[in-house]
Formats: sequence, structure tokens, C-alpha cells
Amino acid sequence: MITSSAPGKIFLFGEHAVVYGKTAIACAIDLRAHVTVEEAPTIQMKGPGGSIDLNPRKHPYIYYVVEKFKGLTDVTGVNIDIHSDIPVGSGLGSSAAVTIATIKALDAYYETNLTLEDIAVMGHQVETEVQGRASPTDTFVSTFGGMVQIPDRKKLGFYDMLIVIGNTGKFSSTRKIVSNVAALRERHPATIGQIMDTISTISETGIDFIQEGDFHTVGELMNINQGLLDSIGVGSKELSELVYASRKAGALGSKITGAGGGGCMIALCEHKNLSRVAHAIKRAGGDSFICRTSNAGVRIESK
Ligand SMILES: Nc1ncnc2c1ncn2[C@@H]1O[C@H](COP(=O)(O)OP(=O)(O)OP(=O)(O)O)[C@@H](O)[C@H]1O
Ligand SMILES: C[C@@](O)(CCO)CC(=O)[O-]
Ligand SMILES: [Mg+2]
Repeated sequence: MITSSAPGKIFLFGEHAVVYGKTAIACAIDLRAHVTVEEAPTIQMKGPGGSIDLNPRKHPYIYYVVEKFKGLTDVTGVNIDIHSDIPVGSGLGSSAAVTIATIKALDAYYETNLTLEDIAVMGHQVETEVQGRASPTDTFVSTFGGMVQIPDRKKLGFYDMLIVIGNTGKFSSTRKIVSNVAALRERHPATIGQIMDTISTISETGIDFIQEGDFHTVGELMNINQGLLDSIGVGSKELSELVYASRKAGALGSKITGAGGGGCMIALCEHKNLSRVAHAIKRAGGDSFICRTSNAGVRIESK
């Protein structure tokens, strides 16, 4: 029996723009997906009512991972059991964490000796196959941990940041929202193109302020990024309510994280304001929890 784990992520800057090759900054967080694999007669997934054979409609990410392994080795029967702390469909990279942790667990199980780079590349291919369009952000950060710059696929190191996550509780499908943005971009190529370029500039400027530890300016840039995310139609009334409540309670900056449409927002906080911001988000109708950025990428937990 082998157990692996991989982290979820937040976007400090640059979601959606990154789908078009623009710069984004993402960080791993201390919420993780855990995957346990063990020998079984067929390739199957553990569920609440027992194990069922792997089904591409029910488990698309795992299905494509297994297809990739079929191209690498003789895939024998295996039972795959997922336990994740990461809320699903809320912008925290649950799909990538599950994908990357499964690749790592199967790599150890089938002894395929994949490098971290191989794992990140395979994870990105899987997300692209399932979602139609995916940037390498979620899979790269889930593999390497810490803070990363995309599309350069550069690990920028680790910066300890305190974040309150506010969850609207509304499920959002990354695939659907990414395709809505693509349609908007087709109708208004010049306008949306300039918005994407400005988001890229925010990310590039933001890197310097993060590295200087100037989190007040980082927060200000997050607020500007939020306005631009709203302008491309990925906001919602619920998300805005949580964003404004967190700012009023003293957050340094707040914005959607991930695809938007529902799902989560993040508020960058100083220690003294953490619980005030978390309470304000709850009063505004969201679920909230405090997390930290994390330097831990994918890893084997036990063998
Ligand atoms: N614990 C889990 N067990 C099985 N599948 C999961 C689990 N968590 C996530 N997934 C898979 O990931 C899908 C959600 O992925 P999606 O990309 O839409 O949202 P996300 O990854 O949570 O957010 P984002 O990509 O915006 O950061 C689920 O429908 C499911 O297929
Ligand atoms: C919306 C998006 O930029 C982030 C989803 O977490 C899509 C992607 O990068 O694949
Ligand atoms: Mg995802």
C-alpha cells in the first residue's frame, strides 16, 4: 500500500490571463489531497459504498492518469482511494492536487521512476485532456510547492503568507468558465487582449513586492486584479460580497482565486486581522478558513 499527497493552490495574480500565455503567480497552500493505491483485481476507485471500476465519466482525471501509465508500463489492477482536504470546484486546484498525487502514487507503485518535471508535464496533459484548455499552473505548483511563476514554470522560492479563504459554496466548473472567457475574447479580441496584458503586468510587478515583503502593495495589486477579473465576467454577487467584507475587516487585499463564477476568494492578511477577516466573510454568507502558503510539493507519505 502506497500513500502520496499533493497540495492545492491559490493564485495571487493572473488566473485566466495565464491560459493565454500571460504571467501568473501561484502558491501552494497547506490543504492537500491524499491518494492511497493498493493491489486489486481490476483498476478501481474506492467510494463510500465500496470500490467500483474506474469510469471515465465519474473519475475523468484519474482515468486519463491511468491511460498515461498504460503508455509507460504494464498496468495491473489497482485500487485508488482519494481523501482530500481541498474543497472541490472552488478554485483551489483540487483537480490538479488529485491528479498529481495519483501520478506520484502510481509512479511509486509501478516503479516508473518519473522525475518531478515528468510528473508536472503528465499532470498538465491530463488537465488539458479533461478540461479542453488548461494552463500548467495548478499542476506545476502542486508538483513543486512554494511560489511559482507561470508560464516560465519557475519556482520563485517560498514566502510565508497568511491567507483567509472565503468559499461561496457555489460549485463552479473551470472548464465552463474558461470557455465563457474564450467566447468573450472572440467577441472583443482587442479589449480582452488588453485586459489580459494588464493582468500580466500586475503579476510581473507583484513578484518584486512579494520578494521585498511589501504585502501592503501586494494587496493593492490583488484588488486591481480583482477588478479586471470582474470585467471579464468571472465574478459573482456572492464573490464580491466576500471580497468587500474582507477588505472592510482589514484585509491587505482580496480577490477571486482560480476560475471564479463561484468557488473561493482569498484575502491576504496580517496576523492581527486574520480572525476578524474570517468572521467578516462568514457574516457575509461564506464559509471561511485560515491557511498558510506551503513549500511542500508532491510527496510519498508512506509505503
Ligand atoms: N476528492 C476528490 N475525489 C475525486 N475527484 C476529485 C476530488 N477533488 C477533485 N476531484 C476532481 O476534480 C474536479 C473539479 O475540478 P475543477 O478543475 O473543476 O475544480 P478545482 O480544481 O477544484 O478548481 P480550479 O481548477 O478552479 O482551481 C471534480 O469534478 C473531480 O473530477
Ligand atoms: C482559470 C484558470 O486560469 C485557473 C483555474 O484554477 C484556468 C487554468 O489556468 O487552467
Ligand atoms: Mg482544477
